[in-house]
Amino acid sequence: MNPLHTVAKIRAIEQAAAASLPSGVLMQRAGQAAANTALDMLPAAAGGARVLVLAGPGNNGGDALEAAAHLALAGARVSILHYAAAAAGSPERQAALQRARSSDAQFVDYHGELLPSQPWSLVIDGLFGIGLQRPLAGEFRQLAAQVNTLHTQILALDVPSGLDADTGTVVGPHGVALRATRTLSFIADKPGLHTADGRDYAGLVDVASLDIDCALLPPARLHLNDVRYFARHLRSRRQNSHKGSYGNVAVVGGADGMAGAPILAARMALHAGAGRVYALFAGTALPYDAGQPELMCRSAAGYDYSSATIVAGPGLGASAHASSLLAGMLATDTPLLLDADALNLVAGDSALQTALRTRPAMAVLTPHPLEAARLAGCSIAEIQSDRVHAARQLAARFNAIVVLKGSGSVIASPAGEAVINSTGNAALATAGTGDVLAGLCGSLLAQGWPQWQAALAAVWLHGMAADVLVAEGGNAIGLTASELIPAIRAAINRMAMHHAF
Ligand SMILES: NC(=O)C1=CN([C@@H]2O[C@H](COP(=O)(O)OP(=O)(O)OC[C@H]3O[C@@H](n4cnc5c(N)ncnc54)[C@H](OP(=O)(O)O)[C@@H]3O)[C@@H](O)[C@H]2O)[C@H](O)CC1
Ligand SMILES: [K+]
Repeated sequence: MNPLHTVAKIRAIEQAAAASLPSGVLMQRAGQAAANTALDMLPAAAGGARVLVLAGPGNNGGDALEAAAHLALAGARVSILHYAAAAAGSPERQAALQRARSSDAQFVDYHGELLPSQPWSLVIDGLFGIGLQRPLAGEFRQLAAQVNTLHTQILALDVPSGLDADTGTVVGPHGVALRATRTLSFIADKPGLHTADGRDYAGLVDVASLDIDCALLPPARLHLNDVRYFARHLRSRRQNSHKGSYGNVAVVGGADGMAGAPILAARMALHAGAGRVYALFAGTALPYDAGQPELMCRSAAGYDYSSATIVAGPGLGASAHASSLLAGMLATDTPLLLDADALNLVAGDSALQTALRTRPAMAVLTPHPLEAARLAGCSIAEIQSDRVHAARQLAARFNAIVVLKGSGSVIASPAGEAVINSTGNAALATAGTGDVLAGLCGSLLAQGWPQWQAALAAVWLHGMAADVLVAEGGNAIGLTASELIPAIRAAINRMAMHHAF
């Protein structure tokens, strides 16, 4: 459905496709697709629209040259900043250059005043694509930084120049990348456009297949998250049912001074449809939750952990008592999600790691990058340098489903399947949203969802609710985790309306 392919895979596909086509056809198709997208971005009448085309030394630049010729033909006023290819460049690029030279497009030279001097309607970034080998430097760096200051639309061809197409990191150190409004990626979508810095630099991503035969596309082990991967697990409610039909969730956390975290997770579990929800406290248990009296507040000690789906970690703390509680939970075979302090306890205790790895019922882990770094025994920078790889490594190491949170959360299975989430926004960067995600996923597990689909759905719904709240309420700043809870319930019911049976 939404495959994501690495640069290596794209190269192989491109090579196989080019072998069965006349020289240059793929680049001409890419140029045409780019011109069509550019025209979508321009005011209705392209005539008079000022378009600046940045054509780099490789075939990404070739795509840009092809697009420039088409846009000039469509009546746009096209200026081309051309960076000549080393030697003569590929034959297809030479032909593209010839077509651009024969068009009404004007070739211009770069100077500091070029960009601010014109009211550009659109800048097309054809500097570098999947061939970027090192950080942008010299004039390329200066140009990228200057383009980023323009208040105009930027269409990146294939990949925003300066961004690593596999990992979504800006190629550095201290690298610069073009911040695109839209990216038109060729042949297939790429993971780096959707995780790490990718979402900030790629903008809205479209894919032009270049009419390559699907048979040439290998099966993908990496996908972009989609409702279709999990919606079939949503069940409409039978009248003849009772709260026991929808499972029990036990949220275990709440060391003294951290009672809010389990309450957020427990409230979310209830609003996501679990039949009964317990908030279990490692510290002094609240007598009840005045804001949600439906929750049953208890001490975590002495609870029968085999009787509920466990969400362990929110505010659990790092005490020996917490560690002993966790060991008891790991010893059960009930559905289990580990978040926050539960992950930190595992990271620091080899016995807990063994118990997790050998547990018959696969757990779900929901680390943010720092918790992932602790579990992996590496730095945050290493985790973030290749998030898909990091998530897969942790999933294999702990034989668990791993949700590596962040921009473009990555969900990975021990077998190496991975999904990058496609919803959510920076409003989620606030206290308690991780507790809400943990409670949401735990609630789906309690209602019988398999671990993989529960993780995909929870991450997708969590992000979708934030997208709706920001789109409708505009509060990208100051959104609170508590506001997410009813919005996620609404997203679940919208999804159920369309997909449940
Ligand atoms: N081949 C086809 O039919 C199609 C290709 N597509 C487009 O092609 C690019 C990939 O093209 P490629 O030439 O492999 O790579 P790039 O255009 O991205 O650029 C690589 C060239 O730039 C040099 N380079 C790399 N990094 C830097 C840098 N930081 N600063 C300066 N120069 C850099 C590199 O040469 P070096 O030897 O210096 O490394 C290359 O010359 C792909 O992204 C598509 O846009 C389409 O898919 C259509 C069909
Ligand atoms: K580009």
